[in-house]
Amino acid sequence: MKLQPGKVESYIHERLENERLHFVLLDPDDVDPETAGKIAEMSEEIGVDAIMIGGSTGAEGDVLDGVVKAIKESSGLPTILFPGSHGGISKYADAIFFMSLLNSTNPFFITGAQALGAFQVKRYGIEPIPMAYLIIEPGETVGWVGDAKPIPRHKPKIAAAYALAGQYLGMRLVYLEAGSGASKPVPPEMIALVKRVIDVPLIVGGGIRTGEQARAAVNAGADIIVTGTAIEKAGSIEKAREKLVELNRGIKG
Ligand SMILES: CC(C)=CCC/C(C)=C/CC/C(C)=C/CC/C(C)=C/COP(=O)(O)OP(=O)(O)O
Ligand SMILES: O=P(O)(O)OC[C@@H](O)CO
Ligand SMILES: [Mg+2]
Repeated sequence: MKLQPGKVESYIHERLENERLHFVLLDPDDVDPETAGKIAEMSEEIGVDAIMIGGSTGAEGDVLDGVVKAIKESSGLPTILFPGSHGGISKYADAIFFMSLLNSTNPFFITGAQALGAFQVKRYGIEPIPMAYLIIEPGETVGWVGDAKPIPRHKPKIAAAYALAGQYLGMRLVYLEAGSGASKPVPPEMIALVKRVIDVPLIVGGGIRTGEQARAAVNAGADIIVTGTAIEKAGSIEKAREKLVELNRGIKG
């Protein structure tokens, strides 16, 4: 048996040797294929490192496939699925965050959806990247949908304990998630403690709307920043471009 990191995971590690990374999340529920294609094209020009595709409420089937295909046609960036369940799998994507919501109270989100999706990932040859997914307060839609017991914002030690457990279970990425559109992003103190404890790359997302907030997360120790709502809801393609530039500068300096 050969268990080696695949192409996308290796790409992430290579890039991380030089800088912190910026991943843009597109939710097929909120963006049509044409807009997704345009955002992906701009993202590549501006220096974003990958596009994530997913949503917690129904990014599946033809709608999901259409958005992934449009992104592949308009940019060379890696496409990584960010599934809300086994329904969030598209054969057109390069990789999938094969994630377990470790602080869910519902086994479906810890191992159930993963079992239901595993054969599909194998059949399509999508690269699975094992990831510990942790919901931090407020948690928003994903916290509610994922039956999470959100980690209190002022309890960084709980987040660090879950993150280390995830690493010891073999997960090769840890994602701290405040929830899409969160009023406040994950606190820097929590990012800093988690980063100190784990050895695998740390992803942070949810509620990061400004270059300054992105910089604060990076300064605290985040390796990869995910932004979605700020770009999706910018109002126009031109404004989305400005936002992307601002966020990317915050992350890359
Ligand atoms: C690995 C496989 C096959 C499944 C994993 C399934 C798990 C663990 C899901 C975690 C819970 C969940 C609902 C995650 C959704 C992650 C996500 C795409 C969040 C961003 O979506 P939002 O933008 O918040 O979605 P809405 O816009 O629908 O609120
Ligand atoms: O939409 P935003 O708030 O940028 O959040 C991104 C991501 O962490 C959500 O899963
Ligand atoms: Mg969304």
